[in-house]
Amino acid sequence: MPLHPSKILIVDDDRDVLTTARMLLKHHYEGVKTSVHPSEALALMEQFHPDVVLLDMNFQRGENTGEEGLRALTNLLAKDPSLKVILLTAYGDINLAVEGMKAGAADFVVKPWSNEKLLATIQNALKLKAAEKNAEKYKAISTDITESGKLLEEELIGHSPAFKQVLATIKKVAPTDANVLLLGENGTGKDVMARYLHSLSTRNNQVFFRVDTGSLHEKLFESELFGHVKGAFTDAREDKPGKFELAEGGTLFLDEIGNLSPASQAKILTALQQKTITRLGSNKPIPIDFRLISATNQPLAQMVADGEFRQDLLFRINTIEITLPTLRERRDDVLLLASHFISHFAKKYRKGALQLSDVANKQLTDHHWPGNIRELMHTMERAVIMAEGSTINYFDLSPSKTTAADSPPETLNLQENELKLINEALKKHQGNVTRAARELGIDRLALYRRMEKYGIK
Ligand SMILES: Nc1ncnc2c1ncn2[C@@H]1O[C@H](COP(=O)(O)OP(=O)(O)OP(=O)(O)O)[C@@H](O)[C@H]1O
Repeated sequence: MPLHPSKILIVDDDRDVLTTARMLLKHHYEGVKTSVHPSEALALMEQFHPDVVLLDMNFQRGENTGEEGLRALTNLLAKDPSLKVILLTAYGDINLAVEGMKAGAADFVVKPWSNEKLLATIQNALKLKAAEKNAEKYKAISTDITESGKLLEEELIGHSPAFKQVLATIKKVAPTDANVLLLGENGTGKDVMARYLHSLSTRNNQVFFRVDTGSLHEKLFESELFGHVKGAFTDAREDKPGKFELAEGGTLFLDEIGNLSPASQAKILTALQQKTITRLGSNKPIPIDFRLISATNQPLAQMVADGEFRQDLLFRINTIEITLPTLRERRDDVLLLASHFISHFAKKYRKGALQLSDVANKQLTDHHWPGNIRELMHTMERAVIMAEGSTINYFDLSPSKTTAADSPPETLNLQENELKLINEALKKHQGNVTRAARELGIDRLALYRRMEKYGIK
């Protein structure tokens, strides 16, 4: 079999890891080099020009915060922003991996890895690099594309019946390729569950591609999702594949689907019905093949009743509908999750073992948790940082304070203030009408009407 014309650099202080990885990779890739330290790896970048770096997260004996790995990641990417870095993380350190992904890593693999998984991850990273090269400045992808099969059940914390029921449903539907809609309040774990579903599916060796539909700018929507050809519009200097094409063969996760404008809903529906997309400026239909998972915190059925969401689109995406329980509906899991986050953050912030006092325990189980698991996680992070002894005595569970000034507006003219607020909201959300409307406390149609009234395009 001819070797793939790519170069891989492996950076790890464990020479056994380096030898094992090199032995495997040299049968697949044209260039493979190893390095025992990030500074040496940085120097190697100049002569070797790797396409992918496999990077360990800890380089000093006994060190497990991942700080060195994160620093190395930043330095490597500063040298070559097109580089794909795959983090090598310890089992159970999913939060560190997520932090790394946020800092620009393309993906991560958990040690000890299976050869098949490592090769699939490198292949995905190379595909991503090729797609980016093809489609200059196509940055957002790298944080949304992830290795397959990495979310293990042990990493999902919870033993309450409501949570176990969700896991059971996911296990049942994962291998079927049916379209799945995940519903649930903010922070209930929809993103995590979508990844878990993908990891149990028959497509788990292919990409998992997340698209935050709510954050797509209305004007760029089509080009982002369906791609464009050179010359399709003024800035289209190169052909660019859309996100639907990049999810080919794998799973496409459409997050925040309840935030789509009516026009965007129609475009997505057509693509899903026809199982093809056409890049902007082209008339050549391209077939698409992916498993679709969608998610929203909005009441889609109600939105259909109110004429805000298309019923035909809902029927297309919700073959199986799974509602994730709120944290208040799984109170049994609060302390379990709390102690999971405490150990994670104690490790991160180098604190010793920490315990919860009885008062703190009671506070946690009594709290309403409107922000669900995410709120609990942030609360634990704050508590660990602030803890002085070995006991966490009390939580500050007050909602975060806003800093809005109490000063009166410059004018009391209602229309002038309305226009100002609309412009501010649109600016804050980069023209995304759905989000701006939500911030203003009105529905999208009401905002469209006002924009028309004030001549805002
Ligand atoms: N069962 C779980 N065990 C451990 N951590 C979890 C679990 N479920 C969710 N989390 C953590 O809680 C946080 C919020 O989860 P996630 O982002 O999946 O929620 P979401 O429902 O997609 O939120 P949003 O609607 O705001 O996008 C994440 O940091 C995630 O890692």
